[in-house]
Amino acid sequence: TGHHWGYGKEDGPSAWHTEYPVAKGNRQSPIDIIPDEARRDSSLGPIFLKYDRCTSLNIANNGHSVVVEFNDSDDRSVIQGGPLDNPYRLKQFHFHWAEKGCEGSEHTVAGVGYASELHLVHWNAAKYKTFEEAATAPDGLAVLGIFLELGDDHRWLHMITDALYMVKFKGSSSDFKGFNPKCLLPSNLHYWTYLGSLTTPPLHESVIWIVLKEPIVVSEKQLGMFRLLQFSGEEDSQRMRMENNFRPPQPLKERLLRQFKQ
Ligand SMILES: NS(=O)(=O)c1ccc(C(=O)N2CCN(Cc3ccccc3)C2)cc1
Ligand SMILES: [Zn+2]
Repeated sequence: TGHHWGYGKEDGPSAWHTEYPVAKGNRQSPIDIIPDEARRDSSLGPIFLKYDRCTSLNIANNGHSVVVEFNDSDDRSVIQGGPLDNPYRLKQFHFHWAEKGCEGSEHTVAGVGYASELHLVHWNAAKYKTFEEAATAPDGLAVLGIFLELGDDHRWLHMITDALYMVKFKGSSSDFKGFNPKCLLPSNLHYWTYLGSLTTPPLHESVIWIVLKEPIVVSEKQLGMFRLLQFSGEEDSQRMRMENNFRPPQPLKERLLRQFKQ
C-alpha cells in the first residue's frame, strides 16, 4: 500500500521520477557544491542554533533511515539567522550513508563525497501551521547538513549508535529522551546555502539548505553500526541491510550558491 520507493536498482533514485515527476524539477537536492562558485553575500550573517531547551522524544527506523524526533510544539529549539527570515523549529534529524569503504553523503564538494551526512530538519512554524504544510511550501523547511568523515571515535555519537539495536527493523521506534544534537556540531558554523528540495520522495521543493563546511569526525566502527539497521521489517522474508540510502547530486540549473565565510 502507499508509495514504495527505495534505494535499490528498481525503486532507487533513478526511478523516483515516475511516481514523483518533480524529481526532474528546477530546485532538486542534493547538489555538487563547487566552493569556487559559491558567492559571498554581505546580507548573509551567521546562523544561530538555539538547541539548549530541545526535547528529543524517540528514535525510529522509518525504512529509509534512522530518525530522532523532537517536540516541535513550541519554539524551544530553533535555527535562525543566515538566509532565514525567521526561526525554524527543529523537527527531526537523520543520516545518510553508504556501504563500507564508500562515500555515502548526499551533497558532494568539488565532486568528492564524505562518508555520511547528517540532516537536521527544521520547519517554518512562524508561517505554516504544520510540518506537513510547511514541507510543501517553497520556504517551508530549513535543513542543516553536516558531513561526517572517518577518523577517531566521535565522543558523543555512541549515544545514538548504542540505541540502534532497538530500531533494527522498519517501523520500530523507541523512547530517546534527553539527547541534544548540539553535541554533533563541528567547531565552526561557516556554511554554503542554496534553495533546494527534500532528497527523498515526495522530493518537495521546499528546503532552504544550509550545509556546514566543516565535517565532524566519526570512526568506521561507529558508522558501521548504522549498517546493522535493516530497510526491511521484522516479518519480511528477505533481510535488506540499510546502506547506500543517499540520493546522488542533481543539476544546479539556474540556482545561486552562496556562502558565509571563506
Ligand atoms: N533528506 S531530507 O533532509 O531532505 C528530508 C527527507 C524527508 C523528510 C521528512 O520528514 N518527510 C518528507 C515528507 N514526509 C512527510 C510528508 C509531508 C508532506 C507531504 C507528504 C509527506 C516526511 C525531511 C527531510
Ligand atoms: Zn536527509
